[in-house]
Amino acid sequence: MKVTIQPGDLTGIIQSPASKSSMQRACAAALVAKGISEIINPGHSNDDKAARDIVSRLGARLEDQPDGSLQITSEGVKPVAPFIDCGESGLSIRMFTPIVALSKEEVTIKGSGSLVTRPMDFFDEILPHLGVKVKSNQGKLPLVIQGPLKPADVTVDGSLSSQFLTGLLLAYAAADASDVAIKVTNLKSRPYIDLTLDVMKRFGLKTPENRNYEEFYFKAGNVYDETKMQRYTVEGDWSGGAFLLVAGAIAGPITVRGLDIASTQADKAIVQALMSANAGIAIDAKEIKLHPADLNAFEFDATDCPDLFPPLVALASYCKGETKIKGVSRLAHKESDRGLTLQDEFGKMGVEIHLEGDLMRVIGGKGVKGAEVSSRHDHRIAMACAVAALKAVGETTIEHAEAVNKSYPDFYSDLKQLGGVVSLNHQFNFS
Ligand SMILES: O=C(O)C1=C[C@@H](OP(=O)(O)O)[C@@H](O)[C@H](O)C1
Ligand SMILES: C=C(OP(=O)(O)O)C(=O)O
Repeated sequence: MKVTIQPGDLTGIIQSPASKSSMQRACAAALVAKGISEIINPGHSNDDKAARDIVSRLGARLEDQPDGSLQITSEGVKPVAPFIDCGESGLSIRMFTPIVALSKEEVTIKGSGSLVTRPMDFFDEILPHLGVKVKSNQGKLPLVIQGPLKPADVTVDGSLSSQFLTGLLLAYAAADASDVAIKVTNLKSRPYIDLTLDVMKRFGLKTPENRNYEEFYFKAGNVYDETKMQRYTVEGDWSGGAFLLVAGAIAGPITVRGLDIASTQADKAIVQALMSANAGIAIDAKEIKLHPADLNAFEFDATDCPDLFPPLVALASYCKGETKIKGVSRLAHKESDRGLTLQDEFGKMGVEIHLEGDLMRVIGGKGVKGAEVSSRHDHRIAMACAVAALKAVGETTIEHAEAVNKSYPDFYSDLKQLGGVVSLNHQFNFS
């Protein structure tokens, strides 16, 4: 699918999408917490659909309710299929693999698209220490897992991704781990672990003592109440919302609703970046208002919120001067090698980006030109290009624009609702 965006102004009020990080964790927590869980504001992105499908293959019953909420009934991890399919979701595969391993059944773990080439060596290295048999395709998919996982003291390297630790924390909680510790070295994307612990708490799961993110200690006792019905509201998405906020700062005025400033989500840090860029932003408990202002270059460390790079680059393109963003090394194993993808695709739009080790320099404020770009099948690249296109000179066409379905299926219709001139050109295959 191609999408064409004409430059223009945005105006109006928009509700942020549901966070896939929150929704996927809720599905996992509902599965392992047992009993009945009610998920309010469930997400419908492809990654959310993958998580829903996984928990049903692991034995949970999912029922969409007339009021739009989702009811999940679970008796624990009881696989009813020989495989789970994680689609393109890094979080799903890394979070659900240790959870699948709670069962003694052999389960194959599949995925598609970019997920097939993303590194999963962690499982070969760690799971055998926990009594789990693992077969992988040299650290890549598919994986074949056979548990049951027995919690034990382990040390994990948190530098590649926090998602493996998220999976272990949930699996240890479900296995009622006692007097064992998960030690972590060099943890990156730390706020995502806060989100995991927050969801675990809200579902009444056993939570470990967090010893400065270097050790998560599960004490004996402190077991959850299976008979309690859990109600969890999926949070508004700061990751997808960041694109809306930047769009408002460039082409507003707009108002974004549904983003909680008290959230543990990593990407609420977009607010600091917008403030450093001198964006027109006003925040209260209910909404965030954005309006165009004279934007200046800024410095920002995105090491722990790597998903902010694409919206930050769209913002920096309109900021006068040289913006410096740290944390490029975190981008190599996302849906694309995002540092390079941003450099190439924004290069087509006339924005100069330099990559120097862990640092990205964006030369902004020199004008953005409409161009033919490609998402490279990466949702955040599609959204970044679309936002940058709003004030470009000339129209922009985004190839493989459907990539947004991974996290934010309503992205283009939301832009349209705000008055964006967006047209969708489906490519039909007549063969
Ligand atoms: O736990 C999560 O929900 C996520 C963690 C982050 O990954 P890393 O921990 O690999 O940085 C982030 O990039 C990803 O989009 C979602
Ligand atoms: C990298 C991302 O997600 P995941 O790792 O869950 O596939 C993302 O949403 O940008």
